Amino acid sequence: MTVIVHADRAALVAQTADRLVALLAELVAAQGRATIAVTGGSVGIELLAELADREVDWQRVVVTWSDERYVAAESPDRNARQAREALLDAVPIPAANVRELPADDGTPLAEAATAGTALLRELGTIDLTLLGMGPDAHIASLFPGLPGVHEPGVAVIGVTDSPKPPPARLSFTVDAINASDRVWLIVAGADKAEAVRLARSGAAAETAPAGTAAGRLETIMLLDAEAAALLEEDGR
Ligand SMILES: O=C(O)[C@H](O)[C@@H](O)[C@H](O)[C@H](O)COP(=O)(O)O
Repeated sequence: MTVIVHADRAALVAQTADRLVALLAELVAAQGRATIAVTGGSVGIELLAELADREVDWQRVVVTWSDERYVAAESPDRNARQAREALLDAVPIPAANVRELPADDGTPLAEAATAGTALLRELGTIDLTLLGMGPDAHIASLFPGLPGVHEPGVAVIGVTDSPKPPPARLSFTVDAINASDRVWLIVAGADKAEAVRLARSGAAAETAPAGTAAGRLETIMLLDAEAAALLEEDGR
């Protein structure tokens, strides 16, 4: 895992947006399209907002989510709604290219998770999975001690007791995250410093799910200086 430290949160968001714009251009030029899984959380949404006025060939970008809150489609808690308000409604991305994980329409969570797994299978290779990280070293909706951190053979799981509200969620499993070509964790704030240290320490997946993230081609932890504060220079 490569660690890149930025001066502050604003620099982290702006420079990660630059990095993402460059990757999207590279992928579109090389393979005609780019498939990315975006994330929720404050930093994840700030990153999306930062992309709104950048030069991206949105016609060739497919967007899905590495996790989603299992609430009604119009709920302000939906990562997809927040992403549409921050970015997707402002750019010419075809509606068919925006592939949301299921919203709660009364379908049991387990069935929604199965549909999420089918969506992921249909999308094929995810070129980049973006992740935030909680102060407990959770990624997506994979929380320490909860089942599903390692759910073999399943791409999307249902989570019913998320300690981060709302409690019901859909999430990529570790296997699904690590089937992505690239995984970028974007983490800011002093409250994340201990989780960053733990994730970099080789702690078990059940203790620090963030430490298990490993893209097939690339894994980068993108930090601001506050989140990196407990890393030894050589741990970066
Ligand atoms: O749906 C979610 O809540 C997110 O996917 C979650 O994994 C988030 O990325 C982290 O909790 C970090 O959130 P912050 O960036 O707001 O700290």
